[in-house]
Amino acid sequence: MGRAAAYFYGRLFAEAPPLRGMFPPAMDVRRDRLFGALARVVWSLDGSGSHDYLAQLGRDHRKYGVVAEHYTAVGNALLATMRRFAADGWDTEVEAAWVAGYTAAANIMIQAAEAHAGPAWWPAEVIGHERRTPGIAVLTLRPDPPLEYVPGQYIDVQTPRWPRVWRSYSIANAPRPDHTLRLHVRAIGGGWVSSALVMHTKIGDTLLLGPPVGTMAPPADPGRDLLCVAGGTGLAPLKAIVEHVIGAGRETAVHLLFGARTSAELYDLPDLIRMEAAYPPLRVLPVVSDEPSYDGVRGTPPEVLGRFPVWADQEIYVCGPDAMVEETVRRLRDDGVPAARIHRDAVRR
Ligand SMILES: NC(=O)C1=CN([C@@H]2O[C@H](COP(=O)(O)OP(=O)(O)OC[C@H]3O[C@@H](n4cnc5c(N)ncnc54)[C@H](O)[C@@H]3O)[C@@H](O)[C@H]2O)C=CC1
Repeated sequence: MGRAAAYFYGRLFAEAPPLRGMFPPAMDVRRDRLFGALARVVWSLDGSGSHDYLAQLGRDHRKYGVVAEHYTAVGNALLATMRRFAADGWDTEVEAAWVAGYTAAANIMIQAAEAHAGPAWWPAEVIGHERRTPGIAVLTLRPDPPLEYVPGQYIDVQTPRWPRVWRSYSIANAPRPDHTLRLHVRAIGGGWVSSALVMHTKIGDTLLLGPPVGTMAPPADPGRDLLCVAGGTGLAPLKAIVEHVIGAGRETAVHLLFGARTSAELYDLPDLIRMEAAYPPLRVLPVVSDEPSYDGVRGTPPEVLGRFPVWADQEIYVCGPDAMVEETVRRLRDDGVPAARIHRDAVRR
């Protein structure tokens, strides 16, 4: 992957030098991200359910300044890379099929981008910045023009400190009349953009936001109760969904399990307790996994979930570290919860 990606970018910038300006000065930051997305495009050319993904990718790439001609340069560089790194099975027939598939995929992306009338990106003023722990901040942003989204979706964010580097964060609130958005950001281990957002961003700064993406959305069946299982800052999209459900005014019962490693990391608990007080059908259960002296419920979210009777009737949302999400979903499935009632985001980062 490393050598193939380096070869691909070498070819791409040789063929179309102006494209170099669309990438971060330090290429390793985004290199594997774009190459990973392209790899997914290439392997999804069997047409199975890839149309929506490609259309979204095309719309999303407008924020990089991508236009139709660039797809030819990318296609040529990818083809050269495939020829060089593919195993023995690569021949003229495979190549012809691949070119046809890439052209079809590029056309979907180009058409989706051209058909999309909204902005490619939004400037957003930072109007709130709360350091909840040394490594976690909650930012409040005001995009102008307003950015419309579905609770549960996420956006790419760029800070002036790292031009052309985008990182994804979930929007942590349901749409508000004043169009402000909240982000929950953890700096530690989170890379350059997260560190800049937590440590070096102030009220009055301007960030750039990409279009909202992601498939997580509030329940289609408003009659069902809700179970949300959040790990760390994975709370963000679930809080947006809970706010939306509360706002719908149907008195839906909601259980929100909020897991952290230590009690100090329960960074949004005061706010969740306020929500609980204002909306009695909401039950917030904080759980802590790595602090033996904690006198509340201890364990990881999937462990704690296993201590309850089966969650047979709820619509279930899970978000957090990948391993936590996998383990939670596995346990729920083992308990007989149908896959269709378990929601997690399919495409991320
Ligand atoms: N900031 C955001 O907007 C969003 C973040 N995320 C993801 O959520 C995650 C949050 O990470 P942190 O806050 O650093 O979480 P963390 O590492 O502090 O852990 C949070 C919770 O997950 C549990 N956990 C961790 N590893 C586990 C495992 N292997 N098995 C079972 N439970 C486990 C912990 O016990 C704790 O309860 C990140 O992976 C992030 O990518 C997802 C969506 C949105």
